[in-house]
Amino acid sequence: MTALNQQSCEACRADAPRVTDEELAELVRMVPEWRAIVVDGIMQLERVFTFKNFKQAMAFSNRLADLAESEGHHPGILTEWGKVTVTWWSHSIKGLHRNDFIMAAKTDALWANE
Ligand SMILES: C[C@H](O)[C@H](O)[C@H]1CNC2=NC(N)=NC(=O)C2=N1
Repeated sequence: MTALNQQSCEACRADAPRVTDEELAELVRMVPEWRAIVVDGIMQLERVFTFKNFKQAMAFSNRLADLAESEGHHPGILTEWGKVTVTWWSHSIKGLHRNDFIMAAKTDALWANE
């Protein structure tokens, strides 16, 4: 199967399916650095990235913003000194779609190319 980070987000409509429990179990194994959390009843993927200072954290956040714009799928980004907390979920379906796992894998690739 093509690596997750090589795949593109498909249009995520409001009626698109959330991942099933079975798919979830398979997909979480493909992005092991991410943890599934539930915020206000919505399942999300979260990973904290660390940096040497605020400027590097901000630069990563901006590169992630460009990636999100190019894919049409947008994360939660909390930029702090030396730290960026990224969360992925699909607003339209109030949960996790395959797109979120693709974007998590692409975020990992972005980080690896820092
Ligand atoms: C109209 C536009 O395509 C939608 O609002 C997109 C934009 N980015 C998005 N990002 C995320 N994470 N979830 C969405 O449902 C979503 N919808």
